[in-house]
Amino acid sequence: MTKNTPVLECENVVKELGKGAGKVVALKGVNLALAKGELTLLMGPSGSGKTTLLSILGCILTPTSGIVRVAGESTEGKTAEELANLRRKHIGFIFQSYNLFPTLSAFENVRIALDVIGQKGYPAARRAEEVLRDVGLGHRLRNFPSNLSGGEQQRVAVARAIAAQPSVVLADEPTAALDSENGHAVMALLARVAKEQDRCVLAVTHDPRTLGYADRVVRIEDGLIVGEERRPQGLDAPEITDLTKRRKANA
Ligand SMILES: Nc1ncnc2c1ncn2[C@@H]1O[C@H](COP(=O)(O)OP(=O)(O)OP(=O)(O)O)[C@@H](O)[C@H]1O
Repeated sequence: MTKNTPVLECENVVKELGKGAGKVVALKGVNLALAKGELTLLMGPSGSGKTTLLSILGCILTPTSGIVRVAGESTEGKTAEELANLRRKHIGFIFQSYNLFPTLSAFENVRIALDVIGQKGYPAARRAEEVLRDVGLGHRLRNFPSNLSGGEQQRVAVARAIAAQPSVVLADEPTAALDSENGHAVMALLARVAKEQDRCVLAVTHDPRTLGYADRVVRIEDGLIVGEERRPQGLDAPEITDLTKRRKANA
């Protein structure tokens, strides 16, 4: 993989869902290439195929036809286990509803994600702590999800997604359950995750508050990419600076 190879891409991806009379062509030939160091938003009306595309790029669903490449590696012909390995190695996921284990602390939620990929013991514990400090939660390591705000829970979810250093982070409506301040904080964090850590971050969203953080906005309608715009961003955006300050204060 050369420096300019897209870290995540799909070519002519078609996806049929359902059967018989209920069959829907959710994606009708999607081409998309995503680079490192960028936060891309995928926006479009309800039912346009956003979640289907995110699931295909994340190797959760396989396309009916077309090609997906993760870190330069084609997913074509791979078994479910090989796809799971590709996913574990390269992709971190963030969901609207955080999906944290309610009976585990913030620290344990992150550490268990490392455990699943074979990183155990002291190095994993140290990494879990480091990444939680990095998202501004150094003072909340032992808190359970029920004792964290929605924004803090989502930041634990971001920490969990990036703990194993994936080259790609996929987020499905990451701000939908958050109030304004927390929505901004999480988007600032995702922008930083993309830029400072040279990752490809793709977020499906309906939320107009997210626009100011994006490098690129891709629009999908009725299973097809219908347009995109570039939005030059810098780490000097006020919210990002604020978050960085807060993170340092929490460390
Ligand atoms: N399991 C399924 N069987 C049949 N059709 C499905 C299935 N899942 C989704 N669809 C259809 O595929 C199309 C794309 O759905 P998808 O969930 O990807 O859209 P979306 O843009 O994420 O929508 P939303 O913003 O409402 O979450 C829709 O028409 C949806 O009804």
